[in-house]
Amino acid sequence: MTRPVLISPSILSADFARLGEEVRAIDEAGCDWVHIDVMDGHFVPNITIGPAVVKALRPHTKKPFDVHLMISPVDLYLDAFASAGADIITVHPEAGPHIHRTVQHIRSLGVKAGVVLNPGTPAKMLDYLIDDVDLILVMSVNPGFGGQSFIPSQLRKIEAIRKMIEKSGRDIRLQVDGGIDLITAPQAIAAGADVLVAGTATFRGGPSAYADNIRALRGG
Ligand SMILES: O=C(CO)[C@@H](O)[C@H](O)COP(=O)(O)O
Ligand SMILES: [Fe+2]
Repeated sequence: MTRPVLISPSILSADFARLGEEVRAIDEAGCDWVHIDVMDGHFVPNITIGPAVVKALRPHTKKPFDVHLMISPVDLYLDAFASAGADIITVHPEAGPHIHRTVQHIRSLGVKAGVVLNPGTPAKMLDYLIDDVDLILVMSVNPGFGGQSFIPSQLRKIEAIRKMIEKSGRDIRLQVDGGIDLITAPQAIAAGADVLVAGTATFRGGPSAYADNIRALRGG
């Protein structure tokens, strides 16, 4: 199934002193979703933002909030992020004891559920989850920071997961996150990704460049 590729800028690369304006700017520049990286300094070696900030950003756009949780234990915070306005909540299986229960919990909140595979995690992990998720995220860097280099081996994983999605017959988005730029975006799309997360490549050049950056990531 070929679908338009969606662009989900990671606001980790935005100006944190002007986050509301930055979210409005990427909305006006034509982004599809807004990717919000939540980090706790424990699951990953960086600390970013929590539900209060997600709630404060909610009035700035109607575009879906794609919330990538890099926190452990994750289950305690699902309700707070759903109430704050998340449309999609994506979780790492390593961040809690029962990933299937976590995914069920997210969906019970009326929010779409995503599962993330770290670079070292094999696609096979999805065998007993694929029927219960709305999105699969392939990390093409190790989680924790923006501005890292794309790990090429993840293209094979994207190809394998694309086949699994097609076999499942389900409507599942395949997202890639980390080191996406004008070289790696077409590679990820060719491998089967249909949602690109891009922080550095969206926000470089400041607000006047966002529309061109997003257009270029889509392939012009
Ligand atoms: O989840 C993460 C990092 O853990 C990402 O969403 C990054 O924030 C993407 O940044 P770039 O690699 O596009 O700069
Ligand atoms: Fe992310």
